[in-house]
Amino acid sequence: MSYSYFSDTYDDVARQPVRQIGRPNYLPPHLRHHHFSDQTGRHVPNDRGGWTAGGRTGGRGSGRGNARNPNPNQYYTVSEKFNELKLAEEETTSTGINFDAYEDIPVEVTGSDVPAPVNTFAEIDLGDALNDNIQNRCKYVKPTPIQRHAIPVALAGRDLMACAQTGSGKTAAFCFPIICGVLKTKSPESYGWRSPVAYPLALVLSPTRELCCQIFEEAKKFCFQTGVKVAVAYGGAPIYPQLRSLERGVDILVATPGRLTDMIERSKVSLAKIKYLALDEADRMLDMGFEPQIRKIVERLDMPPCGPRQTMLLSATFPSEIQRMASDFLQNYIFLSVGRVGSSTDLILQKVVFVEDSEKREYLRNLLHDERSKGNLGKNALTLIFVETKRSADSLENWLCKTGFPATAIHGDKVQYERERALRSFKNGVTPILVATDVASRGLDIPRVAHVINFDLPRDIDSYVHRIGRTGRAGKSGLATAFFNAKNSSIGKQIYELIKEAHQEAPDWLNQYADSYSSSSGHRSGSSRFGGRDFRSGNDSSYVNADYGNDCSYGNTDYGGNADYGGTSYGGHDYYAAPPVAADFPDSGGGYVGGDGGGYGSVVASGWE
Ligand SMILES: Nc1ncnc2c1ncn2[C@@H]1O[C@H](COP(=O)(O)OP(=O)(O)OP(=O)(O)O)[C@@H](O)[C@H]1O
Repeated sequence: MSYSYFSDTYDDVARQPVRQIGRPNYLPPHLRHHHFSDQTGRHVPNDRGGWTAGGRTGGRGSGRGNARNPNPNQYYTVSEKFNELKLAEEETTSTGINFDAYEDIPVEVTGSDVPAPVNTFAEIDLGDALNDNIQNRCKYVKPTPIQRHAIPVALAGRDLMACAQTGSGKTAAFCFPIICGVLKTKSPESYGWRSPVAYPLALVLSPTRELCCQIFEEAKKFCFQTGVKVAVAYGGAPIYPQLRSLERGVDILVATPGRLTDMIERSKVSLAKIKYLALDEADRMLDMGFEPQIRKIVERLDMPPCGPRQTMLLSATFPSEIQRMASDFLQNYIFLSVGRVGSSTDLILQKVVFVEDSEKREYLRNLLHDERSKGNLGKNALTLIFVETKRSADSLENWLCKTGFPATAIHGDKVQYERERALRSFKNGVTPILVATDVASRGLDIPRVAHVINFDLPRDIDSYVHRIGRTGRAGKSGLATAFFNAKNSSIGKQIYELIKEAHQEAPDWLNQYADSYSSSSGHRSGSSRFGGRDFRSGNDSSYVNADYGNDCSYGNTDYGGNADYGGTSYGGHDYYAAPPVAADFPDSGGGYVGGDGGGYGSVVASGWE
């Protein structure tokens, strides 16, 4: 049975007979005896994208326009603009992709002796079993742009650093060559071996547990009946079942760094036979918080060095500082950048509205009501709301449920089973709203996410790109709404330029905001055209050049509070507790990480053509 919150009340939804493993449909404790009435007569967004509530029109900065906030909400309303989009109403299918647009996607390839791209899977020698899975299990008709370029590079045994749009099929781009390689490497005698120490041939590392599980599921699908064994190792879940599965033999191990290190230290896994190493979300894996763990795994344990080992690093964003660091793990590699944001985010309609912190909930309620009453996101659509802190995720979840919007939350303070339950409940539509910290910002491929709301904007543009990339995946359209106010000035310009690059309408006030911020803070305000560029720049670029991104900085992020990362769980403030560091426009110069004009030159690509 399928249903959506656009037609169901909370009670209706809670009564739906959805099967869940382990527990019946989740209802937060405080709501178990609560009856929700249909909320009618709510505030609705007005024509200016502001709102009318209880005799107030707009609020500070909401539609009035002033020096600090020049007519901020003259921009279109969600429904107006969203109706223009052809939305994915049904479950994502792999065939509904506009492949004709491929030829226009700018691609930069640098490095020596670059293997030629392919146009079809048939052109590549992937083997019968894998080809069969691609066609019949995955229903992939043609390779996506990143797959067209990356698969031949990887099959030629070359190291690879690849930057391609969110939702564009990077997982398959590194999995297919690994599976082929494993099939060629694996000795027939090793089939059916049981061993107390696992010797995988390939290692895929991912920054979050949820992404790790997702890659594992995808890889299993690709490996069906190929004889290639895939296993998973991630923290927060009991280790013994994972160890038992490793004992049965593993060719491809998909892992988070912490759990993997634990297993290596228990002498349950050896990396001595690794021939293929893939880092998904590589920029995240190599940024300041996680780099030491990765270096330990790759450089200081028993993993073979570059050369005997083939390494692939992939992400939608690749700051040049991170590229520089990543090059330590690579040898004579090929850099691939597929898709410039300038043309690629067309499928994600980006909207920015000016909302003060104190008005965000009211604005959100109006937005959700508007969408529910108009049904303009389509049937069974899911909404993902990003907030800054774990505390505000819980707080907003509770408030949404009380307000009549079935929601759940995911963040790093939840134990793993709660995280998985929240994700499941979101995916199957029991709670079609998920409130999340950045733990859900990267990699997660959830069909039917039609709307990503940045209730709290992140502090760096890369996070913004990954967050909005949870919608508009695999050729489908999506909507991204950002709640912007003075505290977000540091990324105003970058968001403005990102929207412009996508040939969409960006509100003028956003640019003015950003300009004022730059001049008051000394923030670098040069061009922030995004695209892919090898940091080794000037090399023999074989294809179309895209532009440099810049001005990216890193803020604190909740990537899950994984014990996997030694309990790393960042975050700043809860809007409903204490306000963030004063960064009042236009006097601000502080309060933002990296708001000093430093930060990384960013290479960003997002969305699909
Ligand atoms: N050749 C293909 N044809 C059709 N669909 C595809 C193809 N390759 C991948 N997909 C689908 O596209 C979706 C997105 O793929 P994937 O999750 O690998 O994206 P990604 O590039 O890793 O995104 P992100 O940057 O957000 O991690 C998945 O649902 C996947 O099944």
